[in-house]
Amino acid sequence: MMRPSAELTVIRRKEVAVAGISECRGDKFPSASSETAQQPIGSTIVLEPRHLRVTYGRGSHAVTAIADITFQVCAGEFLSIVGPSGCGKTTLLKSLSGLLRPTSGDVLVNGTRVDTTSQGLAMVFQEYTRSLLPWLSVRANVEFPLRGSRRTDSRKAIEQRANEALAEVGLHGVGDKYPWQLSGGMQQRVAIARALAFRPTVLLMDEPFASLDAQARSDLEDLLLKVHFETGMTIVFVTHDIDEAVYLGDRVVVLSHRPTEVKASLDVDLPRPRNQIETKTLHRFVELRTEALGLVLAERSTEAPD
Ligand SMILES: Nc1ncnc2c1ncn2[C@@H]1O[C@H](COP(=O)(O)OP(=O)(O)OP(=O)(O)O)[C@@H](O)[C@H]1O
Repeated sequence: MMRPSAELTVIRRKEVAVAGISECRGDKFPSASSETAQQPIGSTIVLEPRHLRVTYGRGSHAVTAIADITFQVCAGEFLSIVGPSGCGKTTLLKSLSGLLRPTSGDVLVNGTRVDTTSQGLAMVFQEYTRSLLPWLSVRANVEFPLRGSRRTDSRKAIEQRANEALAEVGLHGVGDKYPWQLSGGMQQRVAIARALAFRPTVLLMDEPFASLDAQARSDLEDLLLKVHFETGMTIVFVTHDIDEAVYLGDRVVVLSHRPTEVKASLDVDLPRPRNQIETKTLHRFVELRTEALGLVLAERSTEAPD
């Protein structure tokens, strides 16, 4: 793990990011102490949608989900994305992952154009029951994408990677069980372990905790913060929950109504490590969630009719 730094600086990128020209400048956010400082956000751009546009269907049935989206995600950044219902959040993530080919525009990962699904990106979906294979053990589910990829790791190395990923999400010792023998929260942990084992450049998450009860949800939010801290992984996290977006993120991108574009980008200058009670009662947390909520509600009220 990288040594924490005592240098603490906050650089607001709101103005440039809204214009779609965000910069990665190795920003560091304040921490409670130098011993618990988060890893700095790197100066490298790892993910960059450029003038992304997505239209479903043709002619009179055409639905434009994404109008024109450009932003940049820096190495190690935790980027939350919020927006009104149906604005195009899932469409955006599918385009970023390579699952969906945009109508126009590009997605760059480490400067290279994405045109397949296997370029260092892993995705975790809301519906864990549909993404895990019920006839495979938990460990085999985690190993599945590693075996399917063109990687040359030995069987033993793959098994070790799966066991490490399961331990990382607090599921040590359940590898031989089947997904249906676990609670919903544990099944979503398996889905996260599967993504972590792949060691993606960017982890894309589409409302991963939306189907869970409140307790499991807050446990998994904290688990994700721990994984982000320990691995320094870049995470793009879509959610309907504004509090969750602010609590987890280094930055919150607010999308407009459909056809969507970037409405605002808010830097979350809250100290880390974060805590469900202490962080959420900070004056700054309340300010940020109020600002983000106001932006989303304003978009709902100006929504264009179909
Ligand atoms: N396969 C498809 N064919 C046609 N239209 C689609 C398709 N998928 C999504 N859409 C439309 O594109 C728009 C954006 O959908 P999308 O699911 O990306 O929004 P969302 O913000 O993720 O929604 P939610 O808030 O409900 O999660 C919606 O109007 C939706 O009906």
